Amino acid sequence: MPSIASLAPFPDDLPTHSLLVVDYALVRANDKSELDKLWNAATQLGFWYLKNHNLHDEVDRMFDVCADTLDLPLEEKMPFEQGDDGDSFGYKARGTIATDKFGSSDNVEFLNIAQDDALSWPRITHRTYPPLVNDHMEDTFIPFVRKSMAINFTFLEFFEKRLRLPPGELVRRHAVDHVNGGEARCIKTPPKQSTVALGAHTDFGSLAIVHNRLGGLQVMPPDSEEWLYIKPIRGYAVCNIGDTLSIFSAGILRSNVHRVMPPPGEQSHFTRYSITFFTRPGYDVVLHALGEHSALIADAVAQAPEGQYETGSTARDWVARRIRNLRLKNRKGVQSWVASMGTEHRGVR
Ligand SMILES: O=C(O)CCC(=O)C(=O)O
Ligand SMILES: [Fe+2]
Repeated sequence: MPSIASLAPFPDDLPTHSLLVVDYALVRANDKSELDKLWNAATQLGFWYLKNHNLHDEVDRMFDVCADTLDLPLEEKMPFEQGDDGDSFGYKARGTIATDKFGSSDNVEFLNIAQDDALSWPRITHRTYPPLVNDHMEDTFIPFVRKSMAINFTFLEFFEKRLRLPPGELVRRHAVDHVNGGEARCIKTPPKQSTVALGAHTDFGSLAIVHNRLGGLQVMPPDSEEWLYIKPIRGYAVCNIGDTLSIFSAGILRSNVHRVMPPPGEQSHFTRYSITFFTRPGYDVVLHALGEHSALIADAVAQAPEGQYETGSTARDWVARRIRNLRLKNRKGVQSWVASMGTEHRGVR
């Protein structure tokens, strides 16, 4: 993989969206104005830059091991393909999922390593992975997963307080001793592409921490039709809220739509790798707004259309159904795209 220094810079003439910069060290220190900033970011756009996250070594190792693994010949990766049944963990081959309602195919391959499999290693909780992943479970995946989890649990504890939920009410829905959908993801986009890499989506789970060296990630801000790049900044991660946190909080925490385009300008000559960590609820957690535990959330429910935050689904079924509907092999027209967005129970945004 080329060194970071040899990559082309992000073009300076493109429309970007500035994000609030949250300092993780200040969040840990309970700094009031930093926590206010985090709350504003999480409720307004649902995206923020995170600095001082202290994940640099772990992320560098992830970039190296993930590039080596995704650069393997296809026949060495295909035995680990996630398939069409809605499984998230394992390898996702290029061109297997839709990027829009017309069924255009994606441009990326990725590898999802379950948080549960990293934590129970060498015992398998969900599935097996390519030998190269196994070889680096201890020096790369486990430290990355553990440190990323610590960050997301700090956020969950804070959101729990600000949402005026009883202590533990949000955290226990993501408890590590329950089988859950949390995962580390490495994405690879080949150079010189012109079509959408990963289509417009909101994240299925609760929280994501994304690490990028090349551009491509874009958000569509609320009340806008325009896609804006999120410029990668060296040493900064990009954090965002996903659908399950939005549902638990009756939309107070915002799960914003985003997509991945091929890297822009001179950066398009390079292969794009990105590393993400997703925190998702326990498989058996029923997804609904926690209005019975918080007057703040109950108020938000009262203002929303009837049933908007009642999915009637467990986290396991919710994620599986959305992934199944994304897979091109399962596609049954536009309704598959709508179902993959997770919005069919509350109307498409
Ligand atoms: O690669 C990126 O920058 C973001 C990926 C993403 O949005 C996702 O995997 O859900
Ligand atoms: Fe995403």
